[in-house]
Amino acid sequence: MAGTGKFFVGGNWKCNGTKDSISKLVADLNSAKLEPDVDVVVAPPFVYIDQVKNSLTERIEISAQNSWVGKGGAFTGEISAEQLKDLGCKWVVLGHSERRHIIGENDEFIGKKAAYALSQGLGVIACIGELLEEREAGKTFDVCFQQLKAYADAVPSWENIVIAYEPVWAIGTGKVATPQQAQEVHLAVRDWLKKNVSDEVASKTRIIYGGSVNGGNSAELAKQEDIDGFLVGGASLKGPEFATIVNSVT
Ligand SMILES: O=C(COP(=O)(O)O)NO
Repeated sequence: MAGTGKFFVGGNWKCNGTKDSISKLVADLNSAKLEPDVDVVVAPPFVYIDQVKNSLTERIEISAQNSWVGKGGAFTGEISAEQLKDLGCKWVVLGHSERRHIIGENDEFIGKKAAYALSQGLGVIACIGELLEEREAGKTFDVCFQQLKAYADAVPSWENIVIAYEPVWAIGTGKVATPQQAQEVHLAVRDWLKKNVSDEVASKTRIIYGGSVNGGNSAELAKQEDIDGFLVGGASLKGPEFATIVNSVT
């Protein structure tokens, strides 16, 4: 299980790729030189996890982009944490804004998903983040803390959790948060963990940023004290640029 590195960079491929394009992306990742102190994870679409698992360097771990809220069974179309473990996944992305605001998952459901995934031995990349209108209304911290509380109310431990702060207004828009904007929320999240969980969890939990990260802006963001890495969307589909981002965090 990744979790030893000081830094963490995930590539969220979302609903993108074909067998051929993913084969090329994996070849690029296999040839990349990656900083040793960065835990690197990629999240293919479910249907390509086996292909990626069987071709990707073991230096990079595999995440799912979602998992069912409980044990598998009569839940048409769902994929269980057990099945993801069976495929060799080490992580699962949960609470992504696209699943909150497009699919309609609520905080409580996401918290339960996180608890179940952890119980099956998966690490959780726990996403939080505010909408533009929530930021403009001065509710960024309220929204992020409410989402954090839903995880905290459900999970037995924070040991295998990475928190991803992804302001919704920065995802896929090219409008990356400024280093100051991101640092302000990351510090608030760390303070929330200190007040509501423990000093140890606050200091050990990696808090990563996502939202229009690319090879040109990652180094500046990574200089911030409480930015411990990234969850990269679009730029993770380009192997060399993803490697640049990984190597920019140390
Ligand atoms: O959703 C994201 C970020 O996507 P982009 O990098 O394309 O903004 N990460 O999970």
